[in-house]
Amino acid sequence: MSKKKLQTPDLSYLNLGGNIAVKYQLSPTELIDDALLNKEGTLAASGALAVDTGKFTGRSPKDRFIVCDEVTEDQVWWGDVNIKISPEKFDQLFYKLTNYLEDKQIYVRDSSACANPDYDISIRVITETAYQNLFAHHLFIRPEEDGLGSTPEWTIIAAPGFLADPAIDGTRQENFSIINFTRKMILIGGTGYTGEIKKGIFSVLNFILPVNKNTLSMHCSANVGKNGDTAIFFGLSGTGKTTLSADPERGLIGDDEHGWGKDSVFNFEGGCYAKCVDLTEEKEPQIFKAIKFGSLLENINFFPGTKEVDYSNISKTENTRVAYPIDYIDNAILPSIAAVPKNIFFLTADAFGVLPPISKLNVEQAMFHFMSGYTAKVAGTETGVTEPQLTFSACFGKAFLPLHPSRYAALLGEKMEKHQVNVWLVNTGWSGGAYGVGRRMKLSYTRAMITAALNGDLDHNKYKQHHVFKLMMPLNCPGVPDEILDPSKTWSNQEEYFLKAYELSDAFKENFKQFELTKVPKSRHEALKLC
Ligand SMILES: Nc1ncnc2c1ncn2[C@@H]1O[C@H](COP(=O)(O)OP(=O)(O)OP(=O)(O)O)[C@@H](O)[C@H]1O
Ligand SMILES: O=C([O-])CC(=O)C(=O)O
Ligand SMILES: [Mn+2]
Repeated sequence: MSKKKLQTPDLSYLNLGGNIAVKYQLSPTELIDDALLNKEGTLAASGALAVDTGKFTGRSPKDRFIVCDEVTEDQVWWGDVNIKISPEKFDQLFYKLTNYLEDKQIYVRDSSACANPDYDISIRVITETAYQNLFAHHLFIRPEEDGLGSTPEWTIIAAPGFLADPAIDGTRQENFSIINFTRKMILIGGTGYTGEIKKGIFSVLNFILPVNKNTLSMHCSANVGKNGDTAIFFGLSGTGKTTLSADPERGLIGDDEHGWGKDSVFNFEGGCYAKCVDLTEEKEPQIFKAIKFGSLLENINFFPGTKEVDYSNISKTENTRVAYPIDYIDNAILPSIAAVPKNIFFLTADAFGVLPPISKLNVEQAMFHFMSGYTAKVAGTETGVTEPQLTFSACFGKAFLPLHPSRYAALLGEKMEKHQVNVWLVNTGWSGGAYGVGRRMKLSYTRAMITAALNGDLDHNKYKQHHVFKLMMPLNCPGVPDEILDPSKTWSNQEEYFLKAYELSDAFKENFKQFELTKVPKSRHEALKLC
């Protein structure tokens, strides 16, 4: 079938000038050809396009701004996560950025977000490079050809080569990512890291869905069993959302960003963005097989003299990544919608090595852990983080939340009340000692624990309560040695274990003080205080 040439849409609303060369809605193959021609990257032996994203190989949360105006002023939780910038500075940067692009070639792509049509928003992604446009093709939802070209709700412009002048433009440094809810635009400059593009729209949805639709947006992955039972996996970067949601026994809904509507869980995205560090076919077969012609590898290294990727080489960054459309995973569900969840997993990569590998939470504990959002930030995804750091990131995604965390926590609380949901805390981090002494939990054990929880194998199990965290730990679990289920048993020195456990527990309590409990029913306050 010959492909008809799509007409370039009207871009006059962007004032890009008459000299701009527009490449509209190129196919992945065309984008890959262009990327090679532009010397943006090379093809790996697997056929995937491998690029370097430049100075930035992770997001830069300190350079993420929201325009403060009448739409946002009273709604947004301003501070060091949501940094204010004025509409005037935005307009000035927009003018400079469009001038910068004026005599260049740009890639324009129309797409959308939200697999559930009740929430769908149209998005135009304009990029300076072909590989960024390939990323947009993979990560956003790919539209039918008819209906293409009309002016979208949201426009993203991403130009790695454009640098802001902090003294004049009101940015912190040359790179920036700015969201304007009134003009419905995201401007990204000075960085070629593609994560900024997806997390820009995620931040937008984290505002629109709760505010306009009373719908919970979530930094989580989701999959569904053969009986239609949905599981969602919350967790910060690197805790295992992508890895654990790719399960040959379950259909994949999505790996990172979802909404929980009235009667469904739905993916915001059309693809996955997986970490590649130490990837092997044996440990992560589905992800490994998704790396083929079409996929976009970022910041990897080849074995010398070859085009074979050395996934253990992280000399450019720990945060090596691959982006691919969701249907590169065999059992992906399209459109990516499922029933409301039966099981919720909170994933944490505990670098203290003191949290149990799996424990079952009551409603108060679930709210406590959701609001706490504990993990050790693993190196790479954010610039400047080079080894695991104790992190509390509310709702497991504070960096992407324009509203106060209590808004999301209240929505989750309501949903947990309404639907019978099992909530589990899973430590995908360290065991047998803290970071540096212990080891990362074996992936095969974590998978076995999750499978057991999903299959109901932990329902009639005996549990014991953790002395410090009060979490209920199963005494046994198919496929997992009993002795690792109680983390204290994996440490050679009990005193050291409990000292560390109390240290973490104190950090939890200290962090939780920031939350006023106004949005939480009074009946839960006492129980929450005991968490
Ligand atoms: N026990 C374990 N459970 C889960 N992942 C593990 C475990 N041990 C090691 N890992 C590794 O940790 C990483 C988890 O990364 P993953 O891509 O799943 O993160 P993510 O939660 O999807 O993060 P992001 O939001 O940044 O995409 C993978 O590289 C995986 O191989
Ligand atoms: O956004 C990124 O760059 C990758 C990601 O999913 C995260 O950090 O949560
Ligand atoms: Mn993520």
